[in-house]
Amino acid sequence: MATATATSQPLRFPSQSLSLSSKLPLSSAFSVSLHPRRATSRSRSLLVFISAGLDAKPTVLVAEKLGDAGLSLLKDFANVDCSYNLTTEELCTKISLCDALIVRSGTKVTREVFESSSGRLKVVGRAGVGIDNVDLAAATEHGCLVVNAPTANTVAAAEHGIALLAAMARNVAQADASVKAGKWQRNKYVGVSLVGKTLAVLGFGKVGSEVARRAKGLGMNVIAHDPYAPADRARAIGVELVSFDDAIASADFISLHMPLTAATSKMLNDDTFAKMKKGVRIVNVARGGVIDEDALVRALDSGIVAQAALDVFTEEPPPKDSKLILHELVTATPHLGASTMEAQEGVAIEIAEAVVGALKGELAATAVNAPMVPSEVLSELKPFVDLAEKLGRLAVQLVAGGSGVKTVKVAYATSRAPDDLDTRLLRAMITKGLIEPISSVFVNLVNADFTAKQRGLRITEERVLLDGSPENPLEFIQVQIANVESRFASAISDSGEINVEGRVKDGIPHLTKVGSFDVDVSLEGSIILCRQVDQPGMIGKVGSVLGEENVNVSFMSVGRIAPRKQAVMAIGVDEQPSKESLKKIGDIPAVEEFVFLKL
Ligand SMILES: NC(=O)c1ccc[n+]([C@@H]2O[C@H](COP(=O)([O-])OP(=O)(O)OC[C@H]3O[C@@H](n4cnc5c(N)ncnc54)[C@H](O)[C@@H]3O)[C@@H](O)[C@H]2O)c1
Ligand SMILES: O=C(O)[C@H](O)COP(=O)(O)O
Repeated sequence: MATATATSQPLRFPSQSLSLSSKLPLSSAFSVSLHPRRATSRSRSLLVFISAGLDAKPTVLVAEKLGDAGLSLLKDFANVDCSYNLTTEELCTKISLCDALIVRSGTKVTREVFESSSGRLKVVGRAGVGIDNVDLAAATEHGCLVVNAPTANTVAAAEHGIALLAAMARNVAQADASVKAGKWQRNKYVGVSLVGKTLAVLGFGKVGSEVARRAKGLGMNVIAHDPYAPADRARAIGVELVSFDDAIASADFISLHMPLTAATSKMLNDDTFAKMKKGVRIVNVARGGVIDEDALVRALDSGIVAQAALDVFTEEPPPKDSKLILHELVTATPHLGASTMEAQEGVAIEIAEAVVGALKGELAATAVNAPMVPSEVLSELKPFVDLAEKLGRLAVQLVAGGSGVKTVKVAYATSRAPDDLDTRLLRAMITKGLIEPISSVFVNLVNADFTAKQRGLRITEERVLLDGSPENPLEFIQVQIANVESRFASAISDSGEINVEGRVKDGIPHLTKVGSFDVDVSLEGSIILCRQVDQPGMIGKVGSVLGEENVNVSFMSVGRIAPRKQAVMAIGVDEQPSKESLKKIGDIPAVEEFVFLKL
C-alpha cells in the first residue's frame, strides 16, 4: 500500500470561533434525506491534477525556436511569448509571468527558474527527448509538470547517427575541408568499409533500434547492449543483445543511444576504452556526458579509438579551444540530430499538444514527473477524484485549532481486484484537500507526495474489499485523521478519529458519514453540520434563519441515533452565511454544536 510519510513539523490549524464544542459519545444512526439532490452537475475540469486553475488566458514562453505548426496550436489557446537566447537572469525575470515554458536542449531550466516563477509556472515542455537540462526534482517540488516530445525526432536522430557513421568511415568532413582549402589528398583520405563490420548499439531504445535497423541495411553485423530492452524486440530486427563488456570488446563501431543519467554519466572512460578493440570508431548522438571527453582524447591519441563522430558535448557549445573538437580524428556537428524540417515540425506539434493539454488540466501521456493514468481510468475515476479532494477538505476543517495533523488513514471500499484500482490520483487529491485549506501551498498530482512528506503528514491507504459487482471503481472513500481534537465533537468516530466518508451518486460526490452518523448531502457549495436533540421543527428553524439572509439551502439530511436522541443535520448551502446567522443557528436551544465547512 502506498504511503506518503515524513517526520517533520505537523500541520497546524488556526483556532476557529464559530463552533460550539461538547464531547458526547455518539453512535451510528440512520439517515433521512429531506430534499432530492439538485440536478446541477458541476463539470469540474481536471485542472486540479496539474494546474491551479487558470481564469485568464495562459501565457506560454517559448525560449527556443519552435516549428510554426506548434506555435499556431499554442496561439489558439494561449498568449505566446517567443523570446530566444535569454540569459538566466532574463529567463528568471520573465518566468514569473508565464504559466508554461517550452525549451529545447539549449536552455537550462534550473531550480532558480522554478523558484523565480513564484508558483505560476505549471508546465515545462521539452521540445525533444532528453530532459537532462531540466531540474526534475525542483520541478516536482514546485508542482510543475514536465512533459517532453519523445517520438517525433527519433528518425531524424537515427538518420544523423547513420550520416555520422558513414561520413566518419569515409572522412567526408575532413576531405571536404581539404578540397575547399585547395588540396587534392586522395591517399590521405582512404576510408574503411561498413559492410561486414560489427556495430555495437549501446542503448536500444527508440533511436538505437532505428540505427540498428538502418545499419543492418548497410550489411553490418549489429549487436546491442541495453539492460532494460526486451530481447524479442532486438531479435525481431536481427540484433543480438549482449553484455556491455562483450559489446565494447567485439565492436568495430560503437553508437551511443542511452539517456544521460547518474548511471550512464562517463560510461565511456579510460577503463572502458582500454577494453575496446584497437581501432574502434565511435558515434555519439546521445549526450556528451556519457563519454569522459578527456579520456576520449587520450584514447584517440593512443590509437585505441581510430575516429569519433560527435553531435553532442558535455558543454554546448564546447569551448573554442576544445582538444576534442580540434582533434583531426574527430568529426563534429553542433547537436543537429533532431534538426530536420520534418522532425522540428513534428516535435513542435507534439510538445504544443502536450503543453496545451496539461494547461487544460489533462494528464499528458508524455508526462515525465507525474504518474501516467490512462484516459479511460481517468474518466472513470473523475467523480471519485472530486470526492477525494472534498473529503480531505472537510476532514481538515474539522480539526480543532492548535491540533497537529500527522496521521491520516484512507480506506477505499471496492469490489474490484486490488491491482485494478490506481489510488495515486485519489491520494494526491486527498492530500490537496488536506493541505490547501490551511496553507498557501498549491498541491497537485505532481507534488502531492512530496508536499505531504515535507509537512510531516503520513497518509496510509488501505483497501476494504467488498463483495458484489465491480461495476464502479469504488463504493466509498473514508478519510480519518488520528490523534487530534475536533471543532465538531460529533465528527469523532467511536474509534477516536475524525471520520468522514463519501460516495459518488449519479456522478456527484456525497458526504455519507460524519463521525459515526450517517448523513447524505451532496458535496456542492458549502456545508453546515449541526448536532441537536432530535425533535420536530429543527429543520424549519435552521432553514428560516438561513432564508432570512437569502442563503439558498441545496440539501438537508439528518442522521440520528434513535428518534428524539442526538442527531446530526447536514445542510448544503450555496452561499456563505454571515457570522450573525451562524450565531443565530448556534443559539437555537436544541443545537448542541455546529460547524460551517467550506468546500
Ligand atoms: N542528438 C540529438 O539531437 C538527439 C535527438 C534525439 C535523441 N537524442 C538522445 O538520444 C538518446 C536516446 O533517445 P531515445 O529517444 O532513443 O530514448 P529511449 O528512452 O527510447 O532509449 C534510451 C534507451 O537507453 C537505455 N538505457 C538506459 N540506461 C542504459 C545503460 N546504462 N546502458 C545501455 N542502455 C541504457 C534505455 O533502456 C532505453 O532503451 C537520449 O539521450 C536522447 O536525449 C539526441
Ligand atoms: O534530446 C533530444 O531530443 C535531442 O537532443 C534534440 O534536442 P534539440 O531539440 O535541442 O535539438
